[in-house]
Amino acid sequence: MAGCSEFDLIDRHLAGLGAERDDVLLGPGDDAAITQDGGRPLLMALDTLVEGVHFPADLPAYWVGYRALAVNLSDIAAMGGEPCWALLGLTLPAPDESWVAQFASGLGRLARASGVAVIGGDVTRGPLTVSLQITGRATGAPLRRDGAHAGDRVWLSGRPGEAAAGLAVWQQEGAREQARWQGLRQAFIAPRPRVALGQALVGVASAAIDLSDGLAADAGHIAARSGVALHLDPPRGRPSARLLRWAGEAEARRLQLGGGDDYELCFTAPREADVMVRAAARRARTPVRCIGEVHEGEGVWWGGEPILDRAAGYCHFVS
Ligand SMILES: Nc1ncnc2c1ncn2[C@@H]1O[C@H](COP(=O)(O)OP(=O)(O)O)[C@@H](O)[C@H]1O
Ligand SMILES: Cc1ncc(C[n+]2csc(CCOP(=O)(O)OP(=O)(O)O)c2C)c(N)n1
Ligand SMILES: [Mg+2]
Repeated sequence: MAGCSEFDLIDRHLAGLGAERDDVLLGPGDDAAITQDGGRPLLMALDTLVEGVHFPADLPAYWVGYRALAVNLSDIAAMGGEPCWALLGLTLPAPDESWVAQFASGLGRLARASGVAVIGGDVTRGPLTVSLQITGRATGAPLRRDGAHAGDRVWLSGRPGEAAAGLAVWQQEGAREQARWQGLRQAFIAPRPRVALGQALVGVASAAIDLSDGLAADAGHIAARSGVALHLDPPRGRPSARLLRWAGEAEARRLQLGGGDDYELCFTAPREADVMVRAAARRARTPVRCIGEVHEGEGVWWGGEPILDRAAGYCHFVS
């Protein structure tokens, strides 16, 4: 099975391990699992950051800490939840106290701002790796990947593609260019998880996902889980002006569809909910735009053409 993706490994060997419990409302396959023990359902997710894989080795510790929480908040956002508690697993090559202090400062600041208590974890020696488990509360019926219907519209927050460009700026450009493309760089370093938008969309959106691997691949998860096709419209999904300036038309499209690291929300909602979607976005002070429609069928379509190349999205074990 050399060359299989992380999704193959999960589907074939890891999903559904252990006891069957009737307090598990949703297991593997969505942005977070849903469990219930009286009260409101709980949302649980875990994401790991590995140095050199998820962030460049020269990223300041402050931003490593910030990102470790931000990417997990994004999963709770995609379910429309309220983030509450986190457990932190930290693997360090050496006990570098000033690095850990900076890391803690970045993580702690975002945790306070988002109302999350870090209630435990684990510290070990090894290659620099940060694993964070987050638990949130549902604020209503959680947004899931499997609720899109033919006839719904497809919506997108923010400016996907900018973060992948920002990583390239960080890695390739000299000091002058770094300053010139500061906005793109910031999109990678400090993603803004869309927690307020997710919550505002509860009861409005029919399905949602956060974008970590790239718009094409992640929209593909909504399509697959909902049993529908997502038809995206290139003019409405136009990349931002600064991304177009930095990358040019073709590369901007590639970054937008397959760059990853965006931590924006892609969601669907019935046509009749247009006004409510716009009101939710205003309440959450988050820019959103309609970029397409849900049809019967399968897969993600771009300007009438199917996006067949799943490798367009980030995949850990496919180069
Ligand atoms: N080791 C594992 N065991 C069980 N389920 C897993 C494992 N790793 C990932 N999953 C599940 O597979 C789904 C896809 O994972 P992933 O692509 O990491 O999602 P996300 O982009 O939301 O972080 C998620 O529902 C996740 O919980
Ligand atoms: C140094 C470096 N190289 C490449 C990338 C690009 N990258 C790495 S992982 C990833 C996808 C998101 O990570 P994953 O572990 O798949 O997150 P999940 O989908 O589980 O939320 C991307 C776009 C990066 N962030 N940093
Ligand atoms: Mg994950």
